[in-house]
Amino acid sequence: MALKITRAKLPLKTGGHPEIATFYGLEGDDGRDHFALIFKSKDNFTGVPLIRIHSECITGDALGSLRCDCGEQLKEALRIFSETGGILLYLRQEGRGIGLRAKIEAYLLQETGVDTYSANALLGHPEDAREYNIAAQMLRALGILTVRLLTNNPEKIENLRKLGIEVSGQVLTTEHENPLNKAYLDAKHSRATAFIENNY
Ligand SMILES: Nc1nc2c(ncn2[C@@H]2O[C@H](COP(=O)(O)OP(=O)(O)OP(=O)(O)O)[C@@H](O)[C@H]2O)c(=O)[nH]1
Ligand SMILES: [Zn+2]
Repeated sequence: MALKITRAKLPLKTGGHPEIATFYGLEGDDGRDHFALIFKSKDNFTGVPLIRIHSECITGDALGSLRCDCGEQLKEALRIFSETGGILLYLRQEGRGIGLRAKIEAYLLQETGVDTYSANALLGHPEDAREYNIAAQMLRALGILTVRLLTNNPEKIENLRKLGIEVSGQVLTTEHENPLNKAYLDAKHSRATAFIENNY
């Protein structure tokens, strides 16, 4: 199927007048509606655009859950992009790719003191089942081959590079810590550090 992008204006209450873009005909299309939010930059994307690849967290993004930092990171990205331009790729891989039901099962396990990655593993899921091939295709479809990435997660950078997208810079997101997400953030932090030690 030929690749088709549909773009329409999506003015936001939080500011900015991005376009939302949906994609048809991506290779390995899993039927989920991944989308991009494109905020115009002053240089019209002649420089290297700032990108955030955000994986779905309906509990954090839509409900404001305090168990994680996803909703706050999403808000932060939208604020930065509305001020300076940039592109959000919103990937429908809930719960690091295991889906909502499994994520809630993992939450239940975490209430017994198991960390977020071990909980996935105990349930027979990969610790992180996310995949960035669709994101790389979305970027290419938008004509973007080099990015600066808004993330604290070195695995996202590594994955994109393997998929042929050049990452020329990393912009860190704020650590949005609260008493209820501290253990989750600590586990992510240890994993990121171990990943850097093993791969860089
Ligand atoms: N399985 C599982 N998934 C979780 C849990 N808490 C959050 N998530 C998922 O983790 C993902 C977080 O995605 P991102 O914010 O894009 O990525 P990140 O790895 O935190 O990296 P950053 O770019 O630094 O934010 C979302 O898909 C959430 O649904 C959890 O306890 N268990
Ligand atoms: Zn979350």
